[in-house]
Amino acid sequence: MTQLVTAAEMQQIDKYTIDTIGMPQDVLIERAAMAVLDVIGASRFDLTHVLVLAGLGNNGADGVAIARLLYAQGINVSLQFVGNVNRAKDSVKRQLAIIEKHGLIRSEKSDFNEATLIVDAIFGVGLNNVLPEGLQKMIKAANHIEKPVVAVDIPTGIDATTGEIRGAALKAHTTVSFGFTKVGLTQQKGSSLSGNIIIKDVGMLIPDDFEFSIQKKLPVA
Ligand SMILES: NC(=O)C1=CN([C@@H]2O[C@H](COP(=O)(O)OP(=O)(O)OC[C@H]3O[C@@H](n4cnc5c(N)ncnc54)[C@H](O)[C@@H]3O)[C@@H](O)[C@H]2O)[C@@H](O)CC1
Ligand SMILES: [K+]
Repeated sequence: MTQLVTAAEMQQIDKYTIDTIGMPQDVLIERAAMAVLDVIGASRFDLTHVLVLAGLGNNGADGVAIARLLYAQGINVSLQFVGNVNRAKDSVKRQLAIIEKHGLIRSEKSDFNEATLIVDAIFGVGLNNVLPEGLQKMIKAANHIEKPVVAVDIPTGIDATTGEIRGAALKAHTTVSFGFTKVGLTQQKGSSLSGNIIIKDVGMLIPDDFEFSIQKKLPVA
């Protein structure tokens, strides 16, 4: 059974695991990336050219780590940032320092037509507003091309608590979500845009007295 969580609850659990338990954030990011690699490896996607779209927060950090792990397996991967990397969280900057040493170069601009698989690591549970207009346009163009998309944690543009679309949302073939099922994957547009939902344990722990706002648990797919 998998527990349903809101975005705020997920953030509290992440914080507890990192700050109180002492699990380094980069370990969680690496485990999240490895979980996505497991799913990609076990699926029948065409890996001729994987395009990883990364944002400036921890979801983007997962994306950079995913790009590195794919690259290390000899897969042709392009990593494209959405937003100005100078404003990225430190977790992203640490991942970028690592990929430079691996020789993986970031792409400035990517052609969706060339990609055989897109990894969506733009926004995760931290989404708290309507997407910027430029990004909405990009997402609509990507949806139009209908390439298979693997969403990291939750499709970009879906509100993790309500399942509503915040301006636009990148339709996924598969969503690999970490630790718990975000409520937004199960309701409103979130349920139809998330594709196959796979929940992967990445080592998060819950405080003993933690009370989930939704008691219902879902069967594992
Ligand atoms: N907390 C952690 O250390 C971990 C987080 N993980 C990943 O990190 C994700 C959450 O990361 P973050 O909390 O950094 O958040 P996101 O990476 O989802 O978003 C990044 C930041 O963008 C900003 N933002 C939100 N909505 C916006 C909008 N509409 N337009 C412009 N900017 C906007 C917010 O400041 C937000 O913190 C999870 O979904 C998961 O993929 C995992 O790597 C496991 C460890
Ligand atoms: K995402």
